[in-house]
Amino acid sequence: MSSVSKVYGSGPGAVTALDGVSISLSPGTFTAVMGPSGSGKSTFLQCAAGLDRPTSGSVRLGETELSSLRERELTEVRRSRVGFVFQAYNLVPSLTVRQNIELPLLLGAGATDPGWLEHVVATVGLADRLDSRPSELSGGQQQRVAIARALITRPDAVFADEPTGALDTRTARQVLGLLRSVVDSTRQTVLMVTHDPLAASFADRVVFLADGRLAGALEAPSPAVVAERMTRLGEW
Ligand SMILES: Nc1ncnc2c1ncn2[C@@H]1O[C@H](COP(=O)(O)OP(=O)(O)OP(=O)(O)O)[C@@H](O)[C@H]1O
Repeated sequence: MSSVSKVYGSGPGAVTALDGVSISLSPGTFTAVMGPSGSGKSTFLQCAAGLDRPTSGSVRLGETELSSLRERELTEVRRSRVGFVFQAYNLVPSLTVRQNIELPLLLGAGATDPGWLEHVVATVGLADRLDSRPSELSGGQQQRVAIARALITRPDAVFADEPTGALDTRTARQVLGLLRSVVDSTRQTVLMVTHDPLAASFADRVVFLADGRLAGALEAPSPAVVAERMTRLGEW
């Protein structure tokens, strides 16, 4: 994205959530976004993913310039070219695990490729739970279903907003290890917003936001160095 700004509201009450952010994510890499509360992380993710339109600036996904797309085309991009993972798993309770994973395809993103489905299901370790309902699964398992659902369309990028926010430390590590292995084994591009230095350490790179602006980056981040940098950025 290039010179992206996002202003909510207008007049004296307007809030500048992003202020001229330029960044590019290399394909096949795992990037974490950190910053104090209100620094613009979620807004950044939503603009990068085409869930929200910036007030100014340009966002490109692969070769596609998102700002020039009509609403219908943008919906199509969201459906078939990006995957999402949220803190709340957002699974459909009445559907089985298999149906939840295939949901983007059922909603029109394309036909199921049985080989890819099998690969994704095996990667997230759910082959023996395909006929279960989400309520029969643990939180970590439910998040793994959500990750499989995000991968099923072979998206250009997966966007994750606090994907381990609702999980205990051990389960969180498993889910983060899964995201890491997905990046390594399928060259998937992942962008993850997190507050947690340990979660960020699974990424190749951490970018920091403060007051809607980029405030530095760390390559091959260790939890201790990330924590130290966050302390210097202010509150958590
Ligand atoms: N829909 C909205 N309408 C008005 N202001 C908004 C809206 N969404 C976000 N903001 C404001 O934009 C700024 C950035 O919000 P954002 O949610 O991107 O920050 P964040 O870094 O993700 O915060 P947190 O870590 O607390 O989730 C904040 O000041 C927030 O109040």
